[in-house]
Amino acid sequence: MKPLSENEIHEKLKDCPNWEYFENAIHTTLEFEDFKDCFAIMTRIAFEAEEMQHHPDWTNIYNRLAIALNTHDAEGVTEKDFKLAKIIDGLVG
Ligand SMILES: C[C@H](O)[C@H](O)[C@H]1CNC2=NC(N)=NC(=O)C2=N1
Repeated sequence: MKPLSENEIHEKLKDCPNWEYFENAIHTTLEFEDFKDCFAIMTRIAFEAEEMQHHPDWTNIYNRLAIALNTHDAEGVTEKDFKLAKIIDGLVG
């Protein structure tokens, strides 16, 4: 899959207010009530990611989750990353 250009990424980000682009990936940081709520969302994201065969890079510290999406195979951000970002936004609500 072809990586999107920086211009294309910035256009698409207009539709994803919780996400920003840096270091060759789109990023979001989420905060939950506690670890259990955070891990529950991580589990739901994991099932969607597995379904898509497209997996987030993420870091969880207690109730916080930092997610970076990029497409390793394409060495950049692709449509797949935006598709997963939308799914994550839908799960978080
Ligand atoms: C074979 C398998 O589909 C690939 O290795 C997938 C797995 N998950 C992936 N996830 C991400 N984020 N980027 C990839 O290029 C990627 N490739």
